[in-house]
Amino acid sequence: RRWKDSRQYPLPPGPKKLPILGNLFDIPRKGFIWLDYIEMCRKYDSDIIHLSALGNSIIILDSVKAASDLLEKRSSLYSSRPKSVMLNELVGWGAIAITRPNDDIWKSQRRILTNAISPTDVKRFHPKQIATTHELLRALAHSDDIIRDLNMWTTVLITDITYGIQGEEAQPFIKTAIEAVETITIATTPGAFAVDQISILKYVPEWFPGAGFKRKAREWNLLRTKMTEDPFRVTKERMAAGTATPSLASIALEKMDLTKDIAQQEELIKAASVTAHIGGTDTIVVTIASFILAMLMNPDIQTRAQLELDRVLAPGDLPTFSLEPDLPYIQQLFGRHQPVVPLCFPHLVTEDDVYSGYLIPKNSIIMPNVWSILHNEEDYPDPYEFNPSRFLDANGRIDPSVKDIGPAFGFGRRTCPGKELAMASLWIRIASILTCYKIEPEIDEHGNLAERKAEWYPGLTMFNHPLPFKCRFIPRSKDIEASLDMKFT
Ligand code: HEM
Repeated sequence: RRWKDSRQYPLPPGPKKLPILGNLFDIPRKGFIWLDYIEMCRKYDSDIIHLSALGNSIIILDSVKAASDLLEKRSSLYSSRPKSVMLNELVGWGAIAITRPNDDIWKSQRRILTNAISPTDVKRFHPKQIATTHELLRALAHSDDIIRDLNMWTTVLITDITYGIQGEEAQPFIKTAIEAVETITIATTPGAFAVDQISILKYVPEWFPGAGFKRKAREWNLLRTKMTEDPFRVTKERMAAGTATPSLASIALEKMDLTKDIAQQEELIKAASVTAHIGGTDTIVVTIASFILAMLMNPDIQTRAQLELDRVLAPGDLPTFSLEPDLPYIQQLFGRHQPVVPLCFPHLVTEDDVYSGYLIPKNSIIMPNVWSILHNEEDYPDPYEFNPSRFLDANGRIDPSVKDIGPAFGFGRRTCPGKELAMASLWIRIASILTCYKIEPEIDEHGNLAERKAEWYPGLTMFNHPLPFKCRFIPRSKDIEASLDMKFT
């Protein structure tokens, strides 16, 4: 009856559909798709629109109200994930929390993650965050490839937090993780693999002309196995030898219920660990890269942030977490202006539902437009201006009436379980970079400051990331050399 009742309602507005193909030709196929979806919602004057393509039903949510009404208030219906044949089945990532439907395996993995990196427990990782931040500061002093250095020192951090593996021993795992995460980024690019639209193609043999995706999937599957198995095995060996340092995996292994199936619990912990490893690297790298670009483009904001730091830090001191409450401006320098995942990760609705007088068909892919939400004129006047002060009141304290960057971390039961860890890692890195360095443009061949410019990857992607860029990290004081135990020149 529920099905019959809900089917009386119309679908949300959207472009006219062709027979069978639906809106295949209306779905944006070039970069910055989140902007195209904003335009589409404006055109149909609705914060909820519907598209279909080859039998898939897609819903775009363009306001925080719609996203929160559905993904949070009705989260029991809206917390599953669509299947990707390439990523989940052929490459084999279908057993990890981030891709998993809302089943018991997903619930168990989320429990493991939230137990090990809960907002209170996350403090235990502060020393690791500080140590890798200082390594990053040393690398930036002479960096000829900023994104590579950010990637390296973020993967080092996440490998240490997830498995407790550090230093030289971590290097092979870091290499594998960087390569594997890159393949995931490619596999999640919308429309990158026809097999995701026409699933029968998965049966095509590898030697068949045009079946290059099958060879790719086989190689990527090997990387997946290496990334999942190798560091987890080392953590277990270290625990057995009594030499493990606390990590997400070791904490979860220690908390296992010995009266229940151990092998099954270990599989879940292994999957939860590798999910954290995947979820926590590119997102942090891209957020810091965006922040560095924002500082390059906005020297006045950079100076204001550095004045705030200079007020609370003695010369030569580097930031520590205890100073966070005294540095409210620094807390506002990332997250809203250029969100990393502007269309979130797609959710899936598991039952027919009715919202605002529209039918939301069962198995629709739900994409909340986080970009649109974080650039909403009412919540953030002049939304395209990078203006961290908008989050502060007249006394320079955080203004609770301004909506924070929560939507950048997703919605409802699927909200990012690494949010606290991410916020702490980002804060310490951003505060430390600004304490040590003035971020300035390169010097061009005529000895002048090069033009300040910020360019973003223009191709089709789910991840909003800057193109590789160059800038100078100019040490702000000689005292910092001693603190970092290095020479800047
Ligand atoms: C700047 C940093 C980060 C951003 C912007 C970010 C953003 C997100 C977003 C938007 C989602 C999807 C939420 C949804 O579907 O509603 C997500 C999921 C997830 N994130 Fe993060 N994340 C960040 C860092 C991290 C870190 C450090 C970790 C782990 C330690 C992590 C682990 C995960 C996991 C496991 C999921 C999947 C949750 C699920 O499907 O149930 N993330 N993240």
